[in-house]
Amino acid sequence: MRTIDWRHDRIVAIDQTRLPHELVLMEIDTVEGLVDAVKRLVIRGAPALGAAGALGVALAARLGPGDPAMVATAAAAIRTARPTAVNLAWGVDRALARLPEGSEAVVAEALAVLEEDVACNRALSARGASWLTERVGAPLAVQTHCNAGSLACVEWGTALGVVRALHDRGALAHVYAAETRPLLQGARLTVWELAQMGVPHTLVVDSAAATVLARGLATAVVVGADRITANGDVINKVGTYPLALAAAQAGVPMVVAAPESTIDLSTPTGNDVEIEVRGGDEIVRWGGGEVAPAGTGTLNFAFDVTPAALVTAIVTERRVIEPATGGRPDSTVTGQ
Ligand SMILES: CSC[C@H]1O[C@H](OP(=O)(O)O)[C@H](O)[C@@H]1O
Repeated sequence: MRTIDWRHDRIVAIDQTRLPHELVLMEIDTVEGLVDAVKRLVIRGAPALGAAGALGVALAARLGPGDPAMVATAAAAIRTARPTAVNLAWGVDRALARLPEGSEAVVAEALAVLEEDVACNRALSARGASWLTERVGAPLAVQTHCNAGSLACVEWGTALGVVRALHDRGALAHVYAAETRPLLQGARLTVWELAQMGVPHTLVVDSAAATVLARGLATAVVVGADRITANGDVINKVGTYPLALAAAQAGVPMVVAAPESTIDLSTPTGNDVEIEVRGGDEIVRWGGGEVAPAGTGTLNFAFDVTPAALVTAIVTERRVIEPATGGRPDSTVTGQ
């Protein structure tokens, strides 16, 4: 089953807010419904957002054939539903570019985005598994953060795609999954996917991941990305930056698995990226109750910036870039 797909002129997506206890498919047949699904993280994860962006424009083009102004307005609303993951705007722009050819061309481009995502993820997963096996040695124990699995993509996954490839090769011993406060994508989604894959795994609180690395329980960190800037800075779920610091201190490679569509060469550094700040309720409320006194002030960064110097390798479907040793996405230099 794909995380997001196109069926009978509407978008069909797994409602990730219902996992791990309920597997529910949501049918989306309006632009407003898609924007809401992106904002509420029904659909989430950079590659999945890229697919959502492209399919959203296809939906608008089908709803308003011959009304480019309406489609452009819809595209703008989708594009800005979440600011940090570059793939959302990238997917919108991919589909919108075909509008002058008519709605069928827009739908065809959106469907191409979906198929490319699957192919890219399989390719980068194999590349990442080979790089890790050569550099670290098998069997590996991997520390993950958030969810960069098939649920964050159309299918297969990026960071968990690498985990899947290692597992299929018999080169994976264990995965330590950080729960990823406040929305618990690790505890709810990554653990669910690892169980589906039959991968041995252990759930840890975010603040324990550094100890997992310091004690040598994990031999590599593998995460996804929401945006990679021209200099190799990596924007990913909040908590990735401290994990990279802990990995550097422990001498453990910090590996980022992402498709080339997540690399944004138009943005020079991570300081130039808008970091989504979400509502405080996600922090102070959980399980239907308040975990902090009423009126507590919050600062809910959804992402953080990991400087290129802390990134051992960025693995895409085309290449491995090693920013920590001088590799840059915007040059042919890939590192040592
Ligand atoms: C494969 S990209 C997954 C990426 O997206 C997540 O953010 P969110 O759950 O808020 O969409 C997180 O940063 C993951 O690493």
